[in-house]
Amino acid sequence: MSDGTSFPSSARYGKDKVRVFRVVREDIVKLSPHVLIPERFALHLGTHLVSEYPHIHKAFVAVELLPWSRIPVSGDQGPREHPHAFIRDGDEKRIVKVEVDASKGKDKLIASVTAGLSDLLVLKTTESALMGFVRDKYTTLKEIDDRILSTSIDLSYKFSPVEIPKPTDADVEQFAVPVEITPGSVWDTSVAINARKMTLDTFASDNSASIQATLYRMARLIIAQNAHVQTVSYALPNKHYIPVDMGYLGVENLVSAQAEVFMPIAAPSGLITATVSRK
Ligand SMILES: O=c1[nH]c(=O)c2[nH]c(=O)[nH]c2[nH]1
Repeated sequence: MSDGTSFPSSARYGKDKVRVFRVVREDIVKLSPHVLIPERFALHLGTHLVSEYPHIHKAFVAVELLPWSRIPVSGDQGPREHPHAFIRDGDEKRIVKVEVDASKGKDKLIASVTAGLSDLLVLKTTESALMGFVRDKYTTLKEIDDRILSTSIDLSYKFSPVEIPKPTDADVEQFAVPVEITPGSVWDTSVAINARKMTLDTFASDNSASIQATLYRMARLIIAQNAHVQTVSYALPNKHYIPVDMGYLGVENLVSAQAEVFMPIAAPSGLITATVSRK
């Protein structure tokens, strides 16, 4: 994509330039010039549906963008990206959900857009702790000053509602993107890139007091840097890595500063979720 992520980038068709979509309305994929920008594509499709059909007053569109990139191969002139072979590296997805609301009139379209990402798996080997939490008579959890921190990040941010101009052409296919793009608005394609970057930067560089504390820092940054983002939500499962007891070998591996061998465990694990809203 033009936004710097590694998605198939061609705007033209051809054997080397195929786009793979699973959609309800195939025709709009070929017709929309906005197909590679999920927020705009979803707004275009929703706007068309409420404008075309008198009995439809709200359209809900959900788009997932999957990170396929070209396979790097060697060629006569050195390494190159293969023109028509792709690799999908990881489960991360870009997520967009749009509601186009025509219930106040077909010429008063209001859209709500929520965007974000899911299944972004991360891990850091130190600079993560969980100390000084509230204890009661049922608490068995031990304090830990140094641990592996791993999670699969789900992030969504909701923009303030936007007015969408009514299409004026006979086929109601027209969809106008504003000429001036307001920074931090739903039209600004850098919001998604920066939200991902701020999330990863903060995960890596924060000396984490808890998942909750790191989550709050990430969310605050996204709100602070995008004037039209109203709320930011994260869901962060705590993917535990437990030091293995190697005492039977005479090897100390349970003291956090010396632990080097860990076992990933699938359950039980906490799910830390929060929504941070602009005042
Ligand atoms: O950062 C954490 N927050 C928690 O709420 C929690 N609960 C838990 O068992 N481990 C952790 N870690």
